[in-house]
Amino acid sequence: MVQHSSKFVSAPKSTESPLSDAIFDRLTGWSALDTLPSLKEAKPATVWTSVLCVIVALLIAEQALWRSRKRHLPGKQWQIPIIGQFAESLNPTMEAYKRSWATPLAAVSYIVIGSTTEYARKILNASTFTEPCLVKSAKDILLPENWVFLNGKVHNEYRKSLNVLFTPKALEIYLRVQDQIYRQHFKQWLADPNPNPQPYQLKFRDLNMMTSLRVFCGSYIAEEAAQEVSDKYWLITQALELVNFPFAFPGTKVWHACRAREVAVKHLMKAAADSKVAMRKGKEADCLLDQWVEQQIEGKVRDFTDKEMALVLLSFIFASQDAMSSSITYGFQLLADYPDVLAKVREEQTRVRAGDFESPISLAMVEQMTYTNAVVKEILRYRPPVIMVPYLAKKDFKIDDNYTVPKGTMIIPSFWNSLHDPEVYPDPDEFKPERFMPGGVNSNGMDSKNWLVFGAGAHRCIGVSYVMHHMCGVIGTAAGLMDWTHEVTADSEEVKIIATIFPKDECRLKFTPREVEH
Ligand code: HEM
Repeated sequence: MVQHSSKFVSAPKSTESPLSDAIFDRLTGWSALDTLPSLKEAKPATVWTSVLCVIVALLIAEQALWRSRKRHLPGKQWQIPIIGQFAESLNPTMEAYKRSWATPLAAVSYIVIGSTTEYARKILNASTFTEPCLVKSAKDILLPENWVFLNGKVHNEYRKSLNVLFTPKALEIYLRVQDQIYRQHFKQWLADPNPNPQPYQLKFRDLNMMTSLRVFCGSYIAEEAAQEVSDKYWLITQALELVNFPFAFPGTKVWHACRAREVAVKHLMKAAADSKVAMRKGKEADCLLDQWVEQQIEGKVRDFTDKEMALVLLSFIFASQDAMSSSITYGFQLLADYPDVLAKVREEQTRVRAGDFESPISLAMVEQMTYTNAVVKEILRYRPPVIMVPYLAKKDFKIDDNYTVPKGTMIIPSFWNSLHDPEVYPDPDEFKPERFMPGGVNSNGMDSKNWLVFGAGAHRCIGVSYVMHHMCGVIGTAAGLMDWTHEVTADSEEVKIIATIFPKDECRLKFTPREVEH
């Protein structure tokens, strides 16, 4: 969600929290001035002096309020006024984040950050006290009625009815679609006449976007419409950045994103309506919409309107796009940098597919790809796409004996330390897929407490199996069909944070057809 962003829920809900609302009202001074009718008759100079005094008083009150909330937690005593909550996010760096993860519980820019597995799990699992929170613009863009804004019992109920979209039968259908799409993209990469490595991050984004659209909508969405949704979706990603003007005034990023959403929802609703017609005529399900309609026709889930279905698809794209792009980018980079790992992936792929890389893969094959699965897990551990997910304390939340997170405070579980804990993952900064192989240190799910790549609790990622299949399929098939070289630059190991994480140089690769030895 994270995105995204930082995932799916990618950012502080600054102006929505009671704390921020109160501060915002008071800092803008409207409510304060309304309560001072005598100011209306005063001379301009007196008015300005009074206004200034009110502002200074409110700024001091803001700092004092924060210090009383922060109590003994490590972190700066003074914050940048008003925009403090966003200040650290203007130019986020891994170094700054790592500093904030150095203590188990810290206070940074009006936000409380929990950096150990214990605190992260507590935050994610305390659904009575905490809930995911989004940037203010998210409701404008994804629409307030979107299920991603649900919490508690009603969220659980809604989510249960979506589980039918990720059954083994459904995942098998998706795998066939995924296979077709990534092969088309491989052909385009191989056809690039430029002999030099090029940045591939955005090309990986295209691959993921097209795969999602075809898996979700099959052929109900025309080629041009799919391209339009993919292009426009970029406007949505930009408007959900951490720091953005939050109101949808014409010309702003949020306004453009709302227009983009209108286009996307129009196409997605039409796809849902077309699927209903086709499935009622007895068509065989070949995409997620069909699978969903089939379950509705059979009475296994309630009927969903075209708009509800479109908004669920929108939420899936929103929740997955950046994270999938991050993991595929690091997947290709790491396999190029670790040729011994790539060689083992190839060996396994050749065995599982009996040397036939032209035929599509099946679920049974993916299940036999023990080493490729271990590689995918290690990619996700070593470079977790979602490093943290913002939550909000909806009540006073006693996180341990010494600290209660006050109601209205943003509280962020961060995952990096859990996934790089040397006690659980020896040599955590080394890329070692073998740790997840049978007999390896992390086989048998011994690390399951620390495995927070997909979050935990009621909002844990719904797309986990789909992600694992997609990554095994893309990486495994690419390994069989192509060679690729990685131009290592000074920035390849530097991490750029655009909600999720990417190599700073955008992963410069050159693909060539694989010379297979017979
Ligand atoms: C590498 C890829 C992905 C990663 C790392 C990832 C990670 C996450 C994380 C960390 C969360 C928040 C969990 C929490 O709050 O405990 C989340 C939520 C979610 N993800 Fe994913 N995700 C990925 C791909 C996907 C895909 C492909 C889909 C859809 C098909 C998806 C759909 C969702 C949804 C709908 C939620 C919100 C669930 C809820 O609120 O009940 N994600 N994901």
